Amino acid sequence: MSQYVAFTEQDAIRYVQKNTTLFNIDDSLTCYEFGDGNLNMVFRVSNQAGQSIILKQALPYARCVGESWPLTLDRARIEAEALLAHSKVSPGHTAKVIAYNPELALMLLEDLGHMQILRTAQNQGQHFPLLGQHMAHYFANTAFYHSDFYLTAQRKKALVAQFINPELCQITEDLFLTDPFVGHERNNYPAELEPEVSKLQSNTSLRLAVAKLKSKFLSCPQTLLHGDVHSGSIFVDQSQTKLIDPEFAFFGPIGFDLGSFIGNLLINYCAQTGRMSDETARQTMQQHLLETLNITTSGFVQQFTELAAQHCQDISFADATYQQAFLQQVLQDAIGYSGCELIRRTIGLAHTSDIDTISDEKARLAVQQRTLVLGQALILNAQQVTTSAQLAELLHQHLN
Ligand SMILES: Nc1ncnc2c1ncn2[C@@H]1O[C@H](COP(=O)(O)OP(=O)(O)O)[C@@H](O)[C@H]1O
Ligand SMILES: CSC[C@H]1O[C@H](OP(=O)(O)O)[C@H](O)[C@@H]1O
Repeated sequence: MSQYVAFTEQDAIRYVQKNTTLFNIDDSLTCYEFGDGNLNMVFRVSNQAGQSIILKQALPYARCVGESWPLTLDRARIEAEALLAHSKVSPGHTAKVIAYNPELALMLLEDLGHMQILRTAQNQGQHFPLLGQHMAHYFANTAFYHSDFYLTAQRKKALVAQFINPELCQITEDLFLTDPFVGHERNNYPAELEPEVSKLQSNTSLRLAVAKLKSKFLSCPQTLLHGDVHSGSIFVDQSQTKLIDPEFAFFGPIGFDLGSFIGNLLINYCAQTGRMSDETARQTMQQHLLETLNITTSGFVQQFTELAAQHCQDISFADATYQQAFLQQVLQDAIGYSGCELIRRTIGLAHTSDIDTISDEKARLAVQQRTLVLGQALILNAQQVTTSAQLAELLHQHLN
């Protein structure tokens, strides 16, 4: 990485001028940095005609903390290569990578500024009727085509090696699967939540279930995951859904991505109670979120089942009964991980604006209490669920 230098806006302009054909030589280019994520720099370079391109660059540390939290630059290569791999099997559902440069830890991406970040849109109460269908396609295809059902053992191991991502995985192992359940100084929650947090952390059944989920995250390379499917990593409009930001990609348990997404839908569901004062609009939004969740989960199971029936390459995994049992376990894992996402976004280091921007303190606290109860119920009951209809029933019991 000797060539690496953290870019200024002028560097970004020079790089784009030299390395793309998007702009004419005499175009006057402008640039601004507008990254709002936890880790990286994101520049938008535009010409006077309004054409633009995104340059995303990793810093040698986590942006949200600073130089005291060093972080591998290799995450930029992983992110670009995961976007490319996923775009091959779920075309149209990832941001297009125009170029990437591992030495400079940067990539050039299509500008999706005409779309909206899902979290922002959901916080405003917007509906996206095709979201569930698109996410189901993305989850089923990215999971199936990078799994042992499809890849030869040799090819799969080569890909596992290509996507070894220990530093970013450790962030998830710590922030998602450890700190909230055992206590850590990085955790971040209001003092009023202390009774709920200490009850949660002393629940041995919960800790056991989370230990199993963490063990699976550490040691179950089932497929090439995005690794961080939260609603800040999804661009949407009424006709399209595109994922960004898979810098946490690695080979892990299939249920992790689906579970992260389900968790984010449920965070928004709970948050709407503190956000929307119009009860009819709130109920309509919450119903839409549950429909999206159902369409995603049932669509994922159905499409993975069809892919496995038609394209399974390994005779040992060709049996439909085996495939059904495998998918049941994936669904149970997803439910467990969704519960962890609800809990870690409430009391862990990294929160979400769905909850944190609720201005009324009492309403915010009530939402936080609800996400903690729901998260625990999902983790503790995951093993009882065998179909997406049963997941809908479990949610019905705990949300009403
Ligand atoms: N391809 C893109 N087009 C338009 N905006 C983008 C694009 N990629 C990222 N962004 C903007 O940059 C922000 C941060 O990007 P993200 O990839 O989430 O960064 P980080 O890795 O730091 O979390 C996004 O919330 C979005 O506003
Ligand atoms: C210190 S990283 C915290 C948190 O941030 C990541 O998300 P993003 O890069 O999209 O902001 C990831 O969810 C990590 O757990």
